[in-house]
Amino acid sequence: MLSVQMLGMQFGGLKALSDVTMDVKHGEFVGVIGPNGAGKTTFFHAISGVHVPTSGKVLIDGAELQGKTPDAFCRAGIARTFQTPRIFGDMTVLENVRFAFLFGNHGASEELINEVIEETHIGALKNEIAGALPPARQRQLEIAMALATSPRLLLLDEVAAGLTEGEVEDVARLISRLRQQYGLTVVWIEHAVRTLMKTVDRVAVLNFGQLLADGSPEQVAADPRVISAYLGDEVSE
Ligand SMILES: Nc1ncnc2c1ncn2[C@@H]1O[C@H](COP(=O)(O)OP(=O)(O)OP(=O)(O)O)[C@@H](O)[C@H]1O
Repeated sequence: MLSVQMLGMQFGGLKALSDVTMDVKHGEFVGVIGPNGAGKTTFFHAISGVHVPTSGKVLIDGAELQGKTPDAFCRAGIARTFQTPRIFGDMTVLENVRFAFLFGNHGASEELINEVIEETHIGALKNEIAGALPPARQRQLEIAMALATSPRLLLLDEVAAGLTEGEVEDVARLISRLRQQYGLTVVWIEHAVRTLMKTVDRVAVLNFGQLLADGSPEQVAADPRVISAYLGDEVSE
């Protein structure tokens, strides 16, 4: 469904992405890992319309989207979360999800809004002010807001950052269940490598803006280039 071809992103003299080529099939669950500054978030920015890539193509079901605005990516069925949750801190959980439905151009039916809130396990918090929620709940809210746009492809940027080990496992289970339930294709950037590796079908490794490896979690974990560039010193979750 997603085809990224020779994607490049340059910031002045810095090549944040160089010739990244990757295909993601319908229904696949792909993890993206790599050291700090490897270009993971830039990759998401370039495949969700936040950045216009310097070179290369981004296709969804064969349609070229590079250079289009974020709402065009949204209409094509792509939703994403951000490293720092982009929720409206002074609005309630319910109001945030209602807003996300409107952004996705779907009528804000209270039934659907409530379904998404329940499915992301924040039903009991729906009248709470979002900015006052603990980090794990804010992550769940951001996932709910992404789901509210009725995506086919969900891009998750470090939704487990700052969470406890138990919460990281919970969020991984939540994503897996939502993926099944809504028939989603998911690409998940995460530093919590151990959890990610046992959750996804496939892992792509970025290093210095290049795709260093792309394969099953077992293949990637055993790849000497990945071990030396990243996994060797990446033991924390
Ligand atoms: N808007 C920008 N302008 C200039 N340089 C940028 C910009 N965005 C990212 N960079 C640089 O591009 C490189 C890749 O950054 P990016 O945030 O994509 O890495 P990352 O793999 O997501 O890192 P982390 O794991 O720390 O989040 C870094 O050197 C970063 O400083």
